Amino acid sequence: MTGIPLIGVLAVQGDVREHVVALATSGARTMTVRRPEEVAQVDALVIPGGESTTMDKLVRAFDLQAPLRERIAAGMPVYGSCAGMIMLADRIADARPDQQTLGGLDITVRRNAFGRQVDSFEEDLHIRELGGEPVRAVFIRAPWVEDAGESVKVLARVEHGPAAGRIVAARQGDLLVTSFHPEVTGDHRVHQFFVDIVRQHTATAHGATTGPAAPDQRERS
Ligand SMILES: NC(=O)CC[C@H](N)C(=O)O
Repeated sequence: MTGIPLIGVLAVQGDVREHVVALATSGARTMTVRRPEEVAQVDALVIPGGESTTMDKLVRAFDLQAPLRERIAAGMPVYGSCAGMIMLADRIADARPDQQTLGGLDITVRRNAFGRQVDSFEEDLHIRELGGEPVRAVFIRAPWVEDAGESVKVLARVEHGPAAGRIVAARQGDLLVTSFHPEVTGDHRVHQFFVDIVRQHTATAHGATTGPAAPDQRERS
């Protein structure tokens, strides 16, 4: 009815290609976004993992900050993974001096929160919205959500170890964030979940607000 959504992947820095593949196998069209005029062309955006301080500098150097902030404020769906989560946070607990974010999500994130000695680790997370099977979450110098406002829905918390209880996936409206990297595991349920958010957003924006949301047509495995 509303066609196949076109989802951009912010491509100034980070693991862009893996997200393009994950989105393409989840029923979206994709394009990379690195120019201001490309921001206007997409229905939604993914901000990949990478290094948030570098990403912030490049976003500003490429004149992307203002157009991205405008579209986020106007309700564009965005999914941010790891550094992308930091970019979508309204507040950073331990920002580098002069580090800025795009903002939009009423959360405070802590960068490299799990400590230097645990640079990366993996854990199975149970995320109700993604069905019964746990999600293998890969954390790479990951942030966590230190605190979240009332309109933020927590989707996942660390389940084991010293960081148990820390928030690592959340949603506010059509903004979705994960501390971990679902694009590297071959399990694309997080991307499918985001594509569904984008589909519903687009359907609503086109005036299909009466009646229940269109049922998901795709087969899931
Ligand atoms: N894998 C990642 O995206 C790491 C994030 C990085 N530690 C940062 O602060 O931006």
